[in-house]
Amino acid sequence: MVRSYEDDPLTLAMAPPPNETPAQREARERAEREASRISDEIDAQLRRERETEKKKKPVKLLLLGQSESGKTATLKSECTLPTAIHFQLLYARRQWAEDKSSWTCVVLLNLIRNVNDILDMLGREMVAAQTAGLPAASSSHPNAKPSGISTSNADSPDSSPLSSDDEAVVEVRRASIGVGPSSTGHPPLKFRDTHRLLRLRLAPLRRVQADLEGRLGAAATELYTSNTTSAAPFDPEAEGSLLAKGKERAHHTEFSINSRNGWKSALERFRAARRSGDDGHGTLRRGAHRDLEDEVLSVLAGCREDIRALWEDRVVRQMMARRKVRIEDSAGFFLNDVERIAREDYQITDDDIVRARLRTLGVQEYRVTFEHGHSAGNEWRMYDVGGTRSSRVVWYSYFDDCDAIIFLAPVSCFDEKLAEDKRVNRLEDSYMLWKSVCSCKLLARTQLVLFLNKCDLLQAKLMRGVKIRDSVPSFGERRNDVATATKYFQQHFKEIQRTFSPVQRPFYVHLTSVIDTKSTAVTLGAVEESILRDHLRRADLM
Ligand SMILES: Nc1nc2c(ncn2[C@@H]2O[C@H](COP(=O)(O)OP(=O)(O)OP(=O)(O)O)[C@@H](O)[C@H]2O)c(=O)[nH]1
Ligand SMILES: [Mg+2]
Repeated sequence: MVRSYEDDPLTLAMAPPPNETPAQREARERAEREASRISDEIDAQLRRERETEKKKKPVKLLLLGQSESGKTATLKSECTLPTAIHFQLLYARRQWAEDKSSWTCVVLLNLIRNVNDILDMLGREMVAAQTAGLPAASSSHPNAKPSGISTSNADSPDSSPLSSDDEAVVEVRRASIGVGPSSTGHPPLKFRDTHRLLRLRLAPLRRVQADLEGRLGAAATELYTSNTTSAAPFDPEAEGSLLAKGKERAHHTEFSINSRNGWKSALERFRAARRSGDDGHGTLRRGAHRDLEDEVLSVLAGCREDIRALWEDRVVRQMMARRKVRIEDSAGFFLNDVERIAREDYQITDDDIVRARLRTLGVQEYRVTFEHGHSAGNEWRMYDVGGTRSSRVVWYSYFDDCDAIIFLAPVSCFDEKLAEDKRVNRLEDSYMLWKSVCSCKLLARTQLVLFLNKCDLLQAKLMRGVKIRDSVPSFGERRNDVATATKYFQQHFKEIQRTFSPVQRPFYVHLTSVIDTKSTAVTLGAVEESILRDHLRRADLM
C-alpha cells in the first residue's frame, strides 16, 4: 500500500490548524523560530563540550634519538624565543630566567673542557717530540731552563697537576674526541717555551673542571661505555634486548636514574648553591659562600689571553690537524667565544644556552598548556630522554598512548663512532634505532616525525672535502653535497619506515640545524599543527 505524505501522522500532528488566523499563524511561526534557535544553541553547546572533552586528553610527544642528536637542544631552542607561540613550555618559561644563569656554569665547563682537551694533546705531543730526540722546548730565551718534561711521566710535575684518577678521566675524554696517543708519521712538531708556559699557566683549569663536574654530577660527563650491544634495548623483540632477557631495571646502571636526576637537577645544584650564598636581601655574600660560578669566571678571566694564545697558536693548530681532531665540531665548543665569555661580567646569551652541552639522564617531562594558537586549551606532555644505548632501555615505558615522536638523526655523523661503543658508526646506529621505533607495535598508530639534524655541520664537513663514500660505501659516486646526501639519507630512512611499520603511515621529514632557533621554531610550528590534527582525529575515533 502506498501512503501519501499527507497521511503521515507526524505531518498531520505538526500541521497548522485549518482555521488558523493570520495572528495565530504569526505567533506559531515565532514560537517555531525560537524553538529552532534553542535547539541550535544546545547543539553548539554539545559540540563545544565534546571538543573540550577531546582536549582534556593531553597530547603526548617523545623526543628520541641517539646521544648528542640534539633532543635537548630542540627544546631549548624553542624556550629561547621570546615570541614563540609553538611549544610554549610554561614550566620552562617560568624557570627560564633562573635556568639561564644556571646554564652559565655549563658553558664555562664546556669552554674549560675545550682548553683541557687541547692541553692534554699538547702534553702528549711534547713528550713525543722529546722522545724523538728533539728538545721539547727549544729556548728562545738565553736564560730559559731546559724543559722539565720527563719521558717517564707524560705531564711533568712542574707543568701538570694530574693525579692518576685525573689521567683516567683525561684518557676517556681524549677517546671521545678521537685523540690518539700521538700523531705519527710526521716530523716532530716544533714546540717552544711558550707552549710549556701556556701549559703551566693554564694548569689551574684542570681543578676548575673537576670542581664544576663535581657540582653538576653525572650529567656533566659523557658516557663512554655501555652495557648493551643493542641499538634498541627497549625493544622486547630485538636481539640483545635487555627487556627480552628479562633483566630488571635495577640491574642497569642508568635504570636507577629518573627524571629527578636529569639536567634540570644538575642545574638545581647551582641554584641551591646560589641560594645558600644569599644574605636574604637579594645580595650575595662574598668569601666563604662565594658562588662557584663567580670563582670560575674570575679564574677564566685571568686565563683569557693564554686561552686565546693557545687556540690561535700555529703549532697547536698543526698538531690538531695531524691528529684529525675537529674540536670545533664537538658538542659544547666555545673557544671562538673566549673573548666574550672569559670575563667576570659575562652574561650568558640564549644562543650560548642552545649550544651548551649537558647530557640528559633518564627522562625529563615537560607539561605545557597552550594559551593561544591552534593548540589553545590543550595540554602537551613532552618527554626528553637520554640517548646513550644504556639509557634507551627506559624508553619503552613511555610509548604507551604516545601521539607523536620527533626522532632526531644527526646526519653530520656519517663518519663518526658512538662514544659509548667505538665499534658502531653513528649513522648506522640511527638507522637501527629508527627501524626499532618504526617496527614497534605499541607505536603503530603514533605519528613519526624525522629530523635529519646537524645539517650545518654536515655542510661544513662536506665543504672540507670529507667524502661520504669513504664511510658509507653504498653512497657510491653520487655528488658529495648536502642536497644529494640528505636526499640519500632521507630515502634510506623512508625505506626503513615503509618496510618495518606494522601499519603504513605518512613519512614526515625535516632537514634541521636545531641550534638555529628561528628556523627551528618554524619547523616546530608545522610539526605541532600536524600532531594536533592527528591527536584530535584519534580522539574522534575513540
Ligand atoms: N652545530 C650544531 N650543533 C647542534 C645541533 N643540534 C644539537 N647541537 C649541539 O650538539 C650538542 C648535543 O645536543 P643535545 O641536545 O644535548 O643532545 P641530546 O640528543 O639531548 O643528547 P643526550 O642528552 O645525551 O641524549 C649540544 O652542544 C648542541 O648544542 C645542530 O643542528 N647543529
Ligand atoms: Mg639531552
